[in-house]
Amino acid sequence: MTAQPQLERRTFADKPTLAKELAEAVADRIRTAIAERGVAAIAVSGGSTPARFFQALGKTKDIDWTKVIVTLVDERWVDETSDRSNALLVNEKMLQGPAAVARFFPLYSGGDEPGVTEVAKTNALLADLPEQFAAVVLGMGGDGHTASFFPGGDTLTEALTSAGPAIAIHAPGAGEPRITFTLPRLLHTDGLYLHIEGEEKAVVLDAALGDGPVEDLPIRAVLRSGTPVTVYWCP
Ligand SMILES: O=C1O[C@H](COP(=O)(O)O)[C@@H](O)[C@H](O)[C@H]1O
Repeated sequence: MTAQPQLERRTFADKPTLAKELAEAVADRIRTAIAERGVAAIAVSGGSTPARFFQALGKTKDIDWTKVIVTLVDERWVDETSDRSNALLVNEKMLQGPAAVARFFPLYSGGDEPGVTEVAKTNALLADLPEQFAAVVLGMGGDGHTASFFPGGDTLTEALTSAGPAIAIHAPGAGEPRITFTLPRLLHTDGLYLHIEGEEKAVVLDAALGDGPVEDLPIRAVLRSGTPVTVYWCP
């Protein structure tokens, strides 16, 4: 059954303000999870949008970063020397200063292809994550993909429905082979955020809120999941 979107849209004047506010919201989730469960795991997106948010969050001092685990919602199957690596972005922009002592769980586990052995290796590491994320911060591409749930993805249905935690996916618009957390695994979170910037992405989000198949705009799977999502947007 398709659930009604439970969306809160927060609009900010500019990118620095959005980054600061989103960092404060995620920092609150981290502090609460540590207080309640002794540990906080967050999953964040890569791509071109989150750098400012990462810098703002990583500078936050009133968090016990030794109790924080950071992972990615998805990864391009490249090692950390590649400027396409989402892990590189997190390490360079977030895991500096106060946040340098946080633990990082990478999704890339070596080689050119996320085959059965490689994905099993990643999933063995991810088994050590707490069951519940404190926060999951999604992004969205202009084609309506989120995490690595791409239109035309060869394992898209499984990615949107299986327990995971992570699976390989290949898609025409993805560039490299990918690995992604599955949607059911990402929805085990205290807070779910969608961080998008620019008019073009606002138009895609509005289209995704309309009728149509999930396969055309996979972000619809998130919007129709029944899980509350807070959208952080600025022009
Ligand atoms: O490839 C990816 O793209 C999306 C969107 O990235 P952006 O550059 O348009 O901000 C991102 O959310 C995802 O994590 C990443 O792997």
